[in-house]
Amino acid sequence: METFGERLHAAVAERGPLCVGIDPHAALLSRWGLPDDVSGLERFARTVVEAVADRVAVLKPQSAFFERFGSRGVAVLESTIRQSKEAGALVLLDVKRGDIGSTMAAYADAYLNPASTLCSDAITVSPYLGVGSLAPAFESAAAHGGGVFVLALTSNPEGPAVQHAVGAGGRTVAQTVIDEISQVNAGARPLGSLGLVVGATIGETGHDLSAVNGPLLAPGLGAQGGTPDDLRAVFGESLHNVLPSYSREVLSAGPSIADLRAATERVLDGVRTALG
Ligand SMILES: O=c1ccn([C@@H]2O[C@H](COP(=O)(O)O)[C@@H](O)[C@H]2O)c(=O)[nH]1
Repeated sequence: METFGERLHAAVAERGPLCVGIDPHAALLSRWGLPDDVSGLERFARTVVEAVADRVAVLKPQSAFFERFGSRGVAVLESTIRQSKEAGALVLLDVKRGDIGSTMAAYADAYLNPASTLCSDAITVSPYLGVGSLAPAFESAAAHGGGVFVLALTSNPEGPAVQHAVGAGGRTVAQTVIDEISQVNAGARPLGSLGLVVGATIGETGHDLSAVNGPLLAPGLGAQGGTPDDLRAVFGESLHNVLPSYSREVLSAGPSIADLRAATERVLDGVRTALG
């Protein structure tokens, strides 16, 4: 069985280092001339998939924007995941789960077990109940060839108050997360299946990402103010493992398929230049 790290490495080599987020904000539905209901959600997600799923390495549906429509929204999420995979994109479900023991195992079953209709190639998780509490997700990912992206240094301005806090050993909370994930990924080739989320907006923070040996998802580009030129300061020598992620910057070009594709090309050109 191919690991997520292997599949991601191959997808980026073939399609380029880009993740496009599917974030059906109410404001975007309105901008696209769609109603803020399940039919608008369905049309929006289907259009994004049709426009870019056959050309980007990774699509990242934001679960919250589907869940807000209840079970019918989750049904649209299921179709979006399936259609994205059929078109050849890897699906990173941005669901930011985090819990303990059997509850975390149930989340892992929901999102990483192929028996589930929500099964994705990878998910995002929050480590703030302790990285060890995420073990069921890591085990499920290993068993099924999936990936897990752990929040480390997030793109929002509230993040540093928690993530830069220094613990008893003199390391920041974020560095502890980074180091624990690095240990699990050690030795994996070409890339480990555990990734980290590190925002493109955070600047140079002094955190050491050099041993991660896994993908570094970089949200915060475009609408949140981050630019491809910011990536070098944030990631330094780890630039080669960065997976830049754009949502609104691309989505606001819709609903025209041609315009969505052009926006995707434009941001991909920008990040290719920055990543070298
Ligand atoms: O630190 C983080 C972690 C996740 N996100 C998510 O990424 C997208 C960003 O959307 P944009 O429209 O490109 O700003 C969104 O789904 C966030 O929940 C993040 O922004 N920062």
